[in-house]
Amino acid sequence: MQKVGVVGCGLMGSGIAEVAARAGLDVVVRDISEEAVASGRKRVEASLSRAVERGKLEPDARDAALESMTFSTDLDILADRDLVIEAASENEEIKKKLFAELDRIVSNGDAILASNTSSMPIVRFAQATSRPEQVIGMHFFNPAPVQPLVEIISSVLTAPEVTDRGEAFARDTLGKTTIRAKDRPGFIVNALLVPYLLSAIRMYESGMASLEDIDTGMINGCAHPMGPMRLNDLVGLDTTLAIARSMHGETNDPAYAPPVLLSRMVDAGYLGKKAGRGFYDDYR
Ligand SMILES: CCCCCCCC(=O)CC(=O)SCCNC(=O)CCNC(=O)[C@H](O)C(C)(C)COP(=O)(O)OP(=O)(O)OC[C@H]1O[C@@H](n2cnc3c(N)ncnc32)[C@H](O)[C@@H]1OP(=O)(O)O
Ligand SMILES: NC(=O)C1=CN([C@@H]2O[C@H](COP(=O)(O)OP(=O)(O)OC[C@H]3O[C@@H](n4cnc5c(N)ncnc54)[C@H](O)[C@@H]3O)[C@@H](O)[C@H]2O)C=CC1
Repeated sequence: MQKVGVVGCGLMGSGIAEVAARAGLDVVVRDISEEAVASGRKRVEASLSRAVERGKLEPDARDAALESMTFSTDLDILADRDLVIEAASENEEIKKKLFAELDRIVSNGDAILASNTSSMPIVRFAQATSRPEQVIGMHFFNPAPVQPLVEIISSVLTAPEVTDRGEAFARDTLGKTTIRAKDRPGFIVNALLVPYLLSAIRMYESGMASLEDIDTGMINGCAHPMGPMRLNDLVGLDTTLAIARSMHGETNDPAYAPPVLLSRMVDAGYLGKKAGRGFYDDYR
């Protein structure tokens, strides 16, 4: 699979596109507005330049990666792809519509259509297409150029050979560590991580501890690279809320219920690091 498409170039789509370009692949990226496309491209350029500054990447390799990427608002640009990874906003209706459109547009019958969803049922995206056996979850972690893991999720409709090809691609072509997960809310990692991140918000909301003390506690007590409140900001609070709503909606498990404070933060436009302000206000 040499021709890769990425749908959405927010935090995750831009990171996934960067990973694919650095692996020497031909990458096209589609988002819905010129503004989103421009900021996705800027994010990739900044990340590649930082890698050059840190001596992790040769300037020639940065230039080659940038040259192998095309950014566009045109969905038809994905027509000739061997693999499309959907990384649009965590919204089931948007994703289902995209899968129906990708099914219509992508001409290669062997192409894999993958979703980077954090929490939503892969089978629903598969059912939006006429080729449900070609649809898998390919779940990267934030920041995608840094985190080694990709969860490979097959739905009850996925052909085993497609799961194998998707896993081989993530492992051998992209150099990621892969694990296989069932098509269940949150797969493996988020089924464990989401209750923890939401508990931290509840702890802060209840006044039991300050933001800083919650984060300092988990960094220094458990050797986490960052505390849960910073991590919520890194993920994006709109995405965090959408994940919680999706997982709680499907399971009714109170561990996944979104705290009221989280909804209020999103209503206020405090979406985390990407918006310049979330639980913390020191991002600008
Ligand atoms: C309740 C619902 C919510 C559920 C949410 C689920 C969302 C999902 O579906 C799944 C997820 O992704 S969960 C999030 C997983 N990510 C984490 O846990 C991040 C934890 N933090 C870290 O790894 C480091 O603090 C981190 C890498 C971020 C920063 O590390 P440092 O503090 O050491 O900072 P640096 O020294 O600047 O960076 C270390 C190396 O990483 C590179 N880097 C940092 N940010 C980057 C970025 N955004 N893009 C590309 N590269 C980046 C940095 O260049 C440096 O590289 P090296 O010089 O090669 O080491
Ligand atoms: N933020 C995180 O830490 C992680 C997020 N994810 C998942 O990745 C996906 C994307 O999340 P983020 O990049 O964080 O969100 P984001 O909010 O940074 O970016 C989403 C992008 O999707 C675009 N978009 C919306 N509708 C579209 C459409 N019809 N066609 C093309 N682009 C469209 C938006 O314009 C935006 O640029 C979500 O499914 C999320 O759950 C997965 C792993 C980690």
